[in-house]
Amino acid sequence: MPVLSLGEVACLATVLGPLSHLALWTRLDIDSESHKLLVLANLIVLLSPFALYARGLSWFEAISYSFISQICYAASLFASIGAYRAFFHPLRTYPGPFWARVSVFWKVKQFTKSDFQAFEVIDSLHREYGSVVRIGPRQLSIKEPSAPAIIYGTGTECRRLKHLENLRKNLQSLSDPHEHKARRTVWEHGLRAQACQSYLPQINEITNRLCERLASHDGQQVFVNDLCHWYTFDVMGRLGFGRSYGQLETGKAHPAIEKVQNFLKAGVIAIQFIWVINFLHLFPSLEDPMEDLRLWSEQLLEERARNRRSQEKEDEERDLMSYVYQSRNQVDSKWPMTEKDIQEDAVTLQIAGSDTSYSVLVNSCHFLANYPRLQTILRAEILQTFSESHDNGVAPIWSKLASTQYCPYLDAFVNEILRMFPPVPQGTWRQTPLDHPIELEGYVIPPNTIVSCPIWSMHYDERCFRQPDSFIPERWLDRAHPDSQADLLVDKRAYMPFLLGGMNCAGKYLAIMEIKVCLAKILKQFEITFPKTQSISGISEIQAQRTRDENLRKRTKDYLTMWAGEVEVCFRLRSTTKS
Ligand code: HEM
Repeated sequence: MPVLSLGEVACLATVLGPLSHLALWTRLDIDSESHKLLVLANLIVLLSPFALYARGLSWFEAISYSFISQICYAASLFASIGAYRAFFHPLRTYPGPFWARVSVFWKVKQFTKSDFQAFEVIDSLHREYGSVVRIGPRQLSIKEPSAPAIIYGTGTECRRLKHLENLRKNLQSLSDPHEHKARRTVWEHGLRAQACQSYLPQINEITNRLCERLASHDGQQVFVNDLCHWYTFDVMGRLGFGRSYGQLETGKAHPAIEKVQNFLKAGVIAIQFIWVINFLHLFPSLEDPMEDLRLWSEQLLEERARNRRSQEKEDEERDLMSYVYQSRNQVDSKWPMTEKDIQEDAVTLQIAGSDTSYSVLVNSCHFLANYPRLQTILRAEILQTFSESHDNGVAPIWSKLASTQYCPYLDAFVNEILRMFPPVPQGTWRQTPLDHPIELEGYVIPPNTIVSCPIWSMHYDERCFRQPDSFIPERWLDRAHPDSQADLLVDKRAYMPFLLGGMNCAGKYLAIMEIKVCLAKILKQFEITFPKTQSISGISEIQAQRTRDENLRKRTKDYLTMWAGEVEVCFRLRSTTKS
C-alpha cells in the first residue's frame, strides 16, 4: 500500500518543479549543463517504476505513480522556467516579443516561417523594438554603431560560446582567446597579404577556367549560383590542398561538398539549441556529415605531402598549407598543433572561404547586369589597369586592382555589395563575462548574456548609411573623386562584413583578392546582361532596377552564411576578346 495517495504525489511533484528550478537550474550554466540533466532525468524516468515496484507497489501503481509525478514535475518545472524568463530574468527590462523571452522556439519558428530569411526577421524586430532587442531567453541583438568594437573588438571582454567547440574543435570554434590566438597565428602566416599574393597564379588559373566555361555559353542564359560556388570551392581546394575539386571542369558539385552544404542548411536551426548541440556531443558515434570532406582532405593532404617531399618543391609553389606546416612549430607549446588539428582547420577554411565569397560573386553578377552604366565605368577602369600593366604577370595587375588609386570604382562596388548583401548576415554570437556586466551606450548588459550585432541590420541603418536600400557604390568613393557621394556614408563603424577584433575573418585579404581578380577578368572579357525573358515592362528603368534588386533580396536565404538568390544572366564575349 503506497504511503501517499496519487493526488498527494502529484502535488508534491508540482511543488518540487519550481523548487528545483530555483535551487538548481537558475544557478547552473543551463546551456552547458542541461544535457547532463537531461540524461539524469531520462534515467529517473526509466528507473523509477522499478524502484517503486521494489518498494512493494504493484506494477500498475508503480507505473502510474512514476508517470503522474514526472508529468507534474516536468509541467511545473517548465512553467517555472517560463515565468522566470518572462518576468524575473535579468534581461526582463529589455524590449522584445513576449515569446522570444520564454523560449528559443519562438525565434526558430520565425526563421522557418520567413523561409530562412532570418536577417529580415531580426531587422523587423529592430524596427519595432529599437536598437537593443531581446531575441531569446538570454540573447540580445544590438544594432548600435558603437557596439561591434565593444563586443568583438580587440581587447573585448566578451567571448565565444563554448558549445560549438564541444562539438568540433577548430579555429572557428575555439572559445579560449589565448588558445585561439596561438592557433590563429599559424594560419595568419598563410593568410596575410604577402602570402596571399603568392597564390595569384593559382587563383588566376582557376579564374581562367571559370571564364572558359562562361565563354562556352557565349550569350546564353547562365545560372550563376552553381558556377560561383564551384569556383570558390575550387580555389580553396587548390590553395588548401594543392588540388582543386575539379567542379568547374566536370560541371558537377563534389559529393563531399554537397553533403556538407545540406548539413549546413540545418545549422541555422541547430545552432539555436545550444543544449542540443551539447547533447549530440555525448554520442560521438553519430554519423558526422563532415566526415566525407574530412576524409577527402586527409587524403589530399597526404598526397600533397608525398608530392612535396623536398623544400625546393615547397618553395616553388607556395600554398596555404606550406605556410601552415612551416610555422606550426612556432605555436605556444601549451597548445601544440597536431596533424588532426590541421585537418580540422583545413576543412573549416574550405567552407569559411567558399560559402562566403561565392554569394558576393553571384550578387555582383546581378548588380552588373542591373546597372549597365556601372558596368561600363568598371570595365573602363579595369581595361586601363590591364593595358598599363605591360608586364603580363598577375602580381602587377593585382597591385593595381587592389589600389583605390587605380581602381576606386571596383573597390567601391565590392564594398557596396558587401554592405547590401553581407555573406554572414546575422553576425556571430559572443557571451558577456560570467561574473560582471558590461556597459554599452548606457545599457547595462548582465553577465552570461549572449550578444550579437546583426550585420545585415547594421548595414541598413539609416543613421549610418543614407538611402540604405539603394545600390550606390559612389558612397564609398573618396570625396576627391568627381563621382563621390561620400555624404551617403555617415558612420563607417556600422560597416563590418568581416566583423572585427582578434576573431574576425582570417581570410579577409584573400577574399577581397579573389573577388576582385575574378570580377576584373569577367568584366574584361564579357558583357553581362539579363536575358530578355527577365525584362520588366510598363515601368521606368529606375523602377525596374529597384524591383529587380528587391526581388533578389526576397530570394536571398540565410543559413548562417548567405545563400544568394538565384541569378541568371548572359555573358556575351566582348568583340575585342573574340578577335
Ligand atoms: C567576402 C568573403 C568573406 C566574408 C564576408 C567573411 C566573413 C567572415 C565572418 C563574419 C567571420 C566570423 C568572424 C567572427 O566570428 O568574429 C569569418 C570567419 C572566418 N573566415 Fe571569413 N569571410 C569571407 C571569406 C573568407 C575566406 C576567403 C577565407 C579563407 C581563408 C575565410 C576564412 C575565415 C576563417 C578561418 C574564419 C574564422 C576566423 C577565426 O575564428 O579566427 N573567410 N569570416
